[in-house]
Amino acid sequence: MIKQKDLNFVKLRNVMIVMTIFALWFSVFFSEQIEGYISYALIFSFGILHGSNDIQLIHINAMRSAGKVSRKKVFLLYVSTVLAILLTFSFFPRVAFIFFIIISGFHFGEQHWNKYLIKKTVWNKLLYTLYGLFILFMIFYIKYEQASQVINDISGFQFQEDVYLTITSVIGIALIIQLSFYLYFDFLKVSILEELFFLGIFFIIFKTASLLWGFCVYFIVWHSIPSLVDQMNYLYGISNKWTLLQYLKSSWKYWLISLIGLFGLYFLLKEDNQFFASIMLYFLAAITFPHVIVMSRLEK
Ligand SMILES: CC1=C(/C=C/C(C)=C/C=C/C(C)=C/C=O)C(C)(C)CCC1
Repeated sequence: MIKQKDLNFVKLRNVMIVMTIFALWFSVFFSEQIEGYISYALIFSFGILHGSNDIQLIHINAMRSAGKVSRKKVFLLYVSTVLAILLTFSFFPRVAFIFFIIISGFHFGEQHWNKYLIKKTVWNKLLYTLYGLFILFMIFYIKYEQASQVINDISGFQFQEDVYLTITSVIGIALIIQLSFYLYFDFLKVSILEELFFLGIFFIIFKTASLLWGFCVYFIVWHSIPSLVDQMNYLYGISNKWTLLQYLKSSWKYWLISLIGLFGLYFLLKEDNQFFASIMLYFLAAITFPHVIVMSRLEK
């Protein structure tokens, strides 16, 4: 029998597909500048929002496993982690960048595959990382001109286009090999053809749209929205209009503080960085590390 949870899941998937097709249509008709404004608006709203409840989630998680834990302690721990990451970026930009990309890959992959794997094995982490990295390197390769400038701005790395093509191909082959093993051993709950089809859609959108719009469609539609739904399920046992309201009530203050932090970072770093995107990435990196730890515990 089909469970209600699975039905909701299929519904969300369909909405995500419709949104992606709409975004594809949008990118054909509207200019890069308009795409840019809307992308930033979506990243600042949904994108940041999906990480705004992290302090709350760390607190609840700590209480569930260790009993009473002070909220102030959690807040201080979170803020010091964020500051430590920003400092690592300013002193060791290359090391920080490599970690950021690997952790982002893992995080994107975990969000996507976590519900689709039947067995928990240590190899799942590799699958998550390969999948997320494949998407990121696909963007870096397809949008080489712009992406390589931003990468150079934040890390100092300067690679030729071929390097990105080689890395994307190696990761893609490793991903196909691992997925074939999973298919053979019956570890997958989803159709592999459907998954390849989605990757094909991502390829088309990265190719058709601007760098920011392509990344935004993936980050918002395929990552932030399903992650928000997972978080609501964890916090309130269900995801609907009311729990969304509840979620907004408990996270809006953190969301506002994050936005103020982002603009603070902008005024601090605007002289040293060529692109606003670079500053946004420092900010995303700073909140990503604690976010990945929280979400990884939650997804389990
Ligand atoms: C470096 C770089 C990019 C990478 C972005 C990443 C890696 C974002 C990760 C965000 C996360 C993990 C958010 C948390 O939920 C872009 C914008 C694609 C293109 C320009 C250069």
